[in-house]
Amino acid sequence: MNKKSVRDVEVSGKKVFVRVDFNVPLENGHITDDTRIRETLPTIRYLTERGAKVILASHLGRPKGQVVEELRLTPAAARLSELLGRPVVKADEAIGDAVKAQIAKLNDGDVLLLENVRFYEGEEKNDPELAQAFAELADLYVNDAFGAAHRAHASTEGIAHHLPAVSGLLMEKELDVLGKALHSPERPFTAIVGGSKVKDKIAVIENLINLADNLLIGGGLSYTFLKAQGYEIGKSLVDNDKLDLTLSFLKKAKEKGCNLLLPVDIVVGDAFSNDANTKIVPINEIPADWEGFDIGPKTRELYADVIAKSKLVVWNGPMGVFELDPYLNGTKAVAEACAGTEGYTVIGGGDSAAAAEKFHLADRMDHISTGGGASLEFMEGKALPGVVALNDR
Ligand SMILES: Nc1ncnc2c1ncn2[C@@H]1O[C@H](COP(=O)(O)OP(=O)(O)O)[C@@H](O)[C@H]1O
Ligand SMILES: O=C(OP(=O)(O)O)[C@H](O)COP(=O)(O)O
Repeated sequence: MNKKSVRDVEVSGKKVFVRVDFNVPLENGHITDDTRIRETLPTIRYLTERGAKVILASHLGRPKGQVVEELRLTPAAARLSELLGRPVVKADEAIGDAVKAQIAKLNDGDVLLLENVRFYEGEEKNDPELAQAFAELADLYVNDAFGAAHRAHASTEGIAHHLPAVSGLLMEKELDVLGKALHSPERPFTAIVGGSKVKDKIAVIENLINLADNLLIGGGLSYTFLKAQGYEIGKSLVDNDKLDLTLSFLKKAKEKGCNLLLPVDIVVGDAFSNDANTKIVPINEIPADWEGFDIGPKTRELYADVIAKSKLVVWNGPMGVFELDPYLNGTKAVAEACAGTEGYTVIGGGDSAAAAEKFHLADRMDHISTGGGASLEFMEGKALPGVVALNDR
């Protein structure tokens, strides 16, 4: 990576503002998945062990510039303290004199967590005054919030213009792994794209056609490809204004030598529910009054075979409605194939990461990104504002 990391700068005795992504799922005030907190421990420990005063900042949810009591970061501070085995001071604000006074009391190696930065209107607007107010709290800025790196906000981008700005260890790891996949992939390189809508995945499909040897398409977005080729898709999800676009993807894949595979059979159902009637049909026999909810067994085998022979696999988006029992087998088969392949497997966050967890296969993947939207934008080939703003090496 051509951006400086926390390893490239002196941190001892410094006040370090570390932007993390503690946007974790909460139920009744309890954190149901602390992965994002655990993944920042290497950076926090790196800093505390070297005698830095660590000032953590994060958003949680989308409070839209208002104080929302349920979106305070208090549970995250408690969880972090347990994980670190040391106290974490929790501030009730993210800027201002009271916070400055709390920071002044920190000893070298202490950790403080600021309040939710999205309680301030200026955060999402990338207000320079708010960025300046954050910068006044510290001597150095470290961005470890890969999950929010696609946002140009005051604490992810603006602040980097006011302080020396470097990446944290999680950010560095994410960019290294995803960057290697996109810039110097081991081949055969297989990309798997699923999920619900073509419109959300246009840019990533376009970019991956240029890069991957195999592109496996599944999930709700397959039906737009199938309809464009003239198949009856019944009541399946479709983006009717993207039919020509999907045909152009097929053409482009042929030109580029990318082996773009579509489902050959489908699990259709009569309802979006756990007790739906289902049947398996080849793609030319989808009944007009049924809906496609998953890839079928032949497709599972075909895709698993390609994955098994790959040196690098990047997966974004489920193969079917894996949240429902009748429609989870396609996603499960792809997750199992990813877990079993000798190749290096990268899961692009979001629902694919949730699926890997659901099937207890997460620890058999090589890298599960902490960013859904961020990893998608990265795979689309877009520059991430939170990374661009960091100091060059
Ligand atoms: N055939 C399908 N019909 C309708 N919805 C689908 C189908 N296949 C997958 N989905 C849904 O797509 C959703 C995930 O889509 P998306 O957000 O694009 O994925 P990701 O978060 O991995 O990028 C899942 O909730 C899943 O139920
Ligand atoms: O959870 C996040 O996004 P993700 O679910 O796409 O990974 C990030 O914390 C970004 O949050 P945002 O989409 O409210 O800016």
